Amino acid sequence: MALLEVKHLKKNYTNRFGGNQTEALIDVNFSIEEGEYVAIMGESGSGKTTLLNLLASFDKPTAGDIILNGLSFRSIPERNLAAYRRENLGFVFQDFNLLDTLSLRDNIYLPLVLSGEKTEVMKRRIEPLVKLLRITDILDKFPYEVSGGQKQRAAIARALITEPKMILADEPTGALDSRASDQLLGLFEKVNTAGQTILMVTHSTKAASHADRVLFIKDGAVYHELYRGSLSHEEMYRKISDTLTVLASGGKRDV
Ligand SMILES: Nc1ncnc2c1ncn2[C@@H]1O[C@H](COP(=O)(O)OP(=O)(O)OP(=O)(O)O)[C@@H](O)[C@H]1O
Repeated sequence: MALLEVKHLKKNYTNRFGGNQTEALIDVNFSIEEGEYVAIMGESGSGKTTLLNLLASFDKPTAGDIILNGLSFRSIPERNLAAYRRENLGFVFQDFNLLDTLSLRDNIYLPLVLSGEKTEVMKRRIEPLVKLLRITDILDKFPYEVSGGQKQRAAIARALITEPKMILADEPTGALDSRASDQLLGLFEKVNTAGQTILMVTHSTKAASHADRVLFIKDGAVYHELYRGSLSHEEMYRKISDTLTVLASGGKRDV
């Protein structure tokens, strides 16, 4: 059974007077197996953020269904959605989304505090994570006292500490310089190799070249997908660039 199934997903936005519909997603279908590392690419306005917001259950689809870990989002009562999201998904955003009034340690603990976890569990979970992410020595600092790369690593620790079924990452390298981006991509690979499923939306060909599979969205649907197979990062990079060129020139499906 796939970990995530997206079936005939459709999202229309209407303006506040009920007219002028934008068809952001028309018919999106794909599934993700446990342990996969998938990147989603597409031109600006192709519907990537819309898709991510639906997967995160921040917004509701116009039609279609999302099934995570065997459970349809439709079947989860509104009041249980936040808890379901916290238990199953970890989020990594471009702008880190850390709270400036909390130390990195407390930022990382936050989702467990919200779900009422015991202090011993929090302490036990944070240790190996911050060691892996190399932020053990700066846990008492505040977000404004550390670098962008360190903030992003703390955000990854916060996403992983709940032991989520899936990480949803929105442009995770977007605010990082190239060295910090490389480090983040190395870390994503490491946690993925350890079994963590990752779904990452990105504009960066380099970031996408690290994934096992890349889905390309165009005109509100999945237009094409590329599998890494045994390709190196460089070979995958070239294939993605070629696909993006065809996409930008309005080329045909299944390049
Ligand atoms: N809240 C909204 N109300 C109306 N239209 C919207 C809304 N959010 C997005 N759209 C429209 O839906 C389409 C898809 O937007 P979306 O933000 O999902 O694209 P994207 O691929 O994430 O773009 P980018 O790469 O620039 O972030 C666009 O035409 C956009 O203008």
